[in-house]
Amino acid sequence: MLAAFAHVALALAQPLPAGFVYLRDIDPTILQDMRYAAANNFVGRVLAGYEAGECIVTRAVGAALKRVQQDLKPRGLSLKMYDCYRPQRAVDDMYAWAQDGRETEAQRRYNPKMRKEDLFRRGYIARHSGHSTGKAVDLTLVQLPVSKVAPFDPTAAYADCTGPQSLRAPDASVDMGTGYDCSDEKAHTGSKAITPQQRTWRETLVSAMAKQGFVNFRLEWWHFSLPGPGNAAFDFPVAKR
Ligand SMILES: C[C@@H](N)C(=O)N[C@H](C)C(=O)O
Ligand SMILES: [Zn+2]
Repeated sequence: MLAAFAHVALALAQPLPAGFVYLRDIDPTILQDMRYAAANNFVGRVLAGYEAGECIVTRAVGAALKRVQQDLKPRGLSLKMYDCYRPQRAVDDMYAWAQDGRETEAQRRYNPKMRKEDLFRRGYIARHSGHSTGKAVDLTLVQLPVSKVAPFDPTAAYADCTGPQSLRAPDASVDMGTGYDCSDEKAHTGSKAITPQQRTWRETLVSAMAKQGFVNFRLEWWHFSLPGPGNAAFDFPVAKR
């Protein structure tokens, strides 16, 4: 009987395409807070193709992230992933959302000074995203041990993503000067509108990532990609590991 169930479970678990790995299998100490697999994101719901909150990356990206984590650990820091491989259908979902003409207060927390229909044109979201190749990641730093924070409350009136960290949606990460996915000049990695401590955190992240070959995207302090072969976009779902 048990053997029969195991057989069914195995039949349901789809293997990843060649070259892709679950980050948890490469380094289970890297924290994961996969925002597009839940409601705590700029769309306010799970995005198409995210069936599980799992970080999937190319094998090369996974190995490089593991080296970054090993470098950070003696400094009492950990990486925390927000997004990894992103199915093309999720990009299409973001695009449809940006064009739907509706904008709620909660969504404006992520783009307080611009309209969502402008986010693709301004470069904050890509129609052909490096995430869909498995070579781009969104991430931040967390001080260890991880501090306890209240769970995300979709009905709460949090400050917008450029506000003080204590008033923004809870995150348990270091204060980078804005929240994740903040479409605003303050989130540009080189922004002058942040404190010296926030600047130090951004520099710590960028230099730890750069040591392993990652390149930061200048409009978003959290977005990095690893240059290398293989630029095809994939559309397999992010499924349970
Ligand atoms: C949407 C944001 N998290 C992001 O990843 N932006 C870049 C530009 C992308 O969509 O590839
Ligand atoms: Zn990104």
